[in-house]
Amino acid sequence: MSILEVKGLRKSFGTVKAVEEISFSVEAGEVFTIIGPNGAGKTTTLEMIEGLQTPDSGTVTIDGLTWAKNSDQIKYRIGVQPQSSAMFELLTVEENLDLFASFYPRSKQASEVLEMINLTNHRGKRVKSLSGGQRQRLAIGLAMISDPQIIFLDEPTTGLDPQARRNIWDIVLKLKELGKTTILTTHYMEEAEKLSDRVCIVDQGRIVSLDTPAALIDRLTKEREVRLHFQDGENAAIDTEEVAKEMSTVVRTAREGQALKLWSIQPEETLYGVFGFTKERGYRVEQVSIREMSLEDVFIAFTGKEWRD
Ligand SMILES: Nc1ncnc2c1ncn2[C@@H]1O[C@H](COP(=O)(O)OP(=O)(O)OP(=O)(O)O)[C@@H](O)[C@H]1O
Repeated sequence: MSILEVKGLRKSFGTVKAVEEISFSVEAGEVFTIIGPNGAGKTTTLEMIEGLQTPDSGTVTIDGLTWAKNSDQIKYRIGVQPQSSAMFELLTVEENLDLFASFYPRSKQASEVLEMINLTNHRGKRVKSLSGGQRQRLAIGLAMISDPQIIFLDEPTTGLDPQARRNIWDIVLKLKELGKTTILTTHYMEEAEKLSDRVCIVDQGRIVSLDTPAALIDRLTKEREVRLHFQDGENAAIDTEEVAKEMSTVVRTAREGQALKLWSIQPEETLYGVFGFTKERGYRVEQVSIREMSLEDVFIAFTGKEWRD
């Protein structure tokens, strides 16, 4: 049985449809990542699962339990990384952990969590004097103090420098080793690719794609992006795009000024065809390149939006 099942979730705020139709299930021990552009509905989805928002319709089942019937039992099974404003600034790292531990009948030892989040040496520091990365590690520590089965991390690495980000990745990997389930949202594609068992791409309140990072990339790896830059002005690119659109090997095209991008399932064939045409017309191509696909391309292909870091 899945540890988390989400079926037909919907939520509107006035006329804004934040979540239109979200359904997925997560197996125990998975790192499941939700990515999507600004305002896609990631936080609203997470908050409905966490019991912080009531869905307009749809169901959330956690370890076979529902918020309506078993809210107390669910609370002991999940850990939610608090916003940093929920921490006690004047208390030390360890005092914050002890205080959060006291909210639960059963919890981990603060020393064990300090070790996991690599803050043992800073246990006596007041929260207000922590760096951004240390603060985020403490937030994750607070989410895991009750030893929950599922941990929710909403953009835990946003705004952190690369090293601090990697320190958070280490914690997520340790949680996985312990058999915990992690539901993550992120703005960093590299992070989604490295950490996740499965990635769910959300756009405008709906899932546009859900699979393992490798499978998502694989779906597009048959395609390559062929870039051409013309010397003879925009018309050469416009004419070539028209011809390329009719080629059976070309999946999509995009043009900006003299630059033309073609997504092809057989780049060589496409180039033969393109060069046949440009030679006949006497158009000069000054740059040609063929690019491999990444998870970022998958995102753009499914949402039609450029990725922002
Ligand atoms: N409490 C609220 N009242 C009104 N509108 C809201 C509320 N919460 C979210 N929204 C709107 O719902 C949509 C989805 O928001 P949500 O925060 O879930 O997106 P997100 O994917 O988490 O975005 P981001 O990456 O910017 O955090 C947005 O248009 C947002 O403005």
